[in-house]
Amino acid sequence: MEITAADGVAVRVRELRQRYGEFEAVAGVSFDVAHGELFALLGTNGAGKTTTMETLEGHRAAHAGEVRVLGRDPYRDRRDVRPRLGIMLQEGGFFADLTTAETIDHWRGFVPDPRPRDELLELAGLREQARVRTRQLSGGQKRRLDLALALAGRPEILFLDEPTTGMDPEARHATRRTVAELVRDGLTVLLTTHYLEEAELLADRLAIMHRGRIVASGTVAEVVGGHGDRVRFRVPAGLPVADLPLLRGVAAGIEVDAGHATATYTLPPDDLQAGVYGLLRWADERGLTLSGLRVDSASLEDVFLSTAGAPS
Ligand SMILES: Nc1ncnc2c1ncn2[C@@H]1O[C@H](COP(=O)(O)OP(=O)(O)OP(=O)(O)O)[C@@H](O)[C@H]1O
Repeated sequence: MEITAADGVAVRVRELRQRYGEFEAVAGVSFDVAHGELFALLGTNGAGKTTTMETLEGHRAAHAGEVRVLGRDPYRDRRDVRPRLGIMLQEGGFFADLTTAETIDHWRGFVPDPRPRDELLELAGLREQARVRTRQLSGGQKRRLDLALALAGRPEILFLDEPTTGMDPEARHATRRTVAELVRDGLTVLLTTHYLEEAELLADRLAIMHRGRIVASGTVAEVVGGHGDRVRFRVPAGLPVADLPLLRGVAAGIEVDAGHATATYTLPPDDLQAGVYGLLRWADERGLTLSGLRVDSASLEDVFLSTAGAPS
């Protein structure tokens, strides 16, 4: 029987809770992932990303809430769901004496209708390492072999838990390109990463987790756009900080670096133009020059630091 998600949603998570003893590692998380979408889970260490991914992979039952993967309960129905998933393990235990090609062939023996070995070597960028024993592969190459194995069974959903950690910049770049191509070809991907630029580059949508909860979610543009724009300039010499204006009701934050004070305002979305106009008029009326004046959108890093990275 062909199993399909009824509503075009590949993954549905509603109010998921997971506990380890008394500790609630996931405290009511909800999100959907559409077919063909790359969804990234970001967050601080211990935020609950891996626990969420493992629940979706069918390793553990939800303590509370609902989880659906390809329309099914991934824990109860794991025998039906699991063959349709590709899971890139954090540390695949390879047989040290098998070559890369032999390892792929060995794995292909476990899955029905596997991808051809050469295609997997190509996808993982390991053609030149086909005859190298796995114990001689570098850390980054081992991770790419993990990726090849995850793709062997032509999965409908690929789970990538920090896939590029430990890779050099070139391997990281190549892996991201491979993942982007797979998504372009229709694969659904769930990704966790500590590299914000990786999420910015690859994710159709993302969620930032902190202490078991989602604290921001949406497309990169939505997450960043909702965070406001920043206006910065050097505080003119001799001007008391207390004399700086309020812009659209927002007071300046002051940072001092190498003896220079910089004023930063984070203005609500849609208030930027009026805020900058007010600032320039204020400076003009006083004959002040605003050196180093810069206007930027918030970056994903700004949002991350202010939502998930805030000291407790
Ligand atoms: N088997 C376990 N027993 C007890 N506590 C656990 C267990 N696994 C995870 N935890 C705790 O649950 C919390 C969430 O862990 P999880 O691995 O899901 O976070 P994460 O967001 O993936 O973190 P990281 O970015 O560090 O990989 C952490 O505080 C962790 O210490």
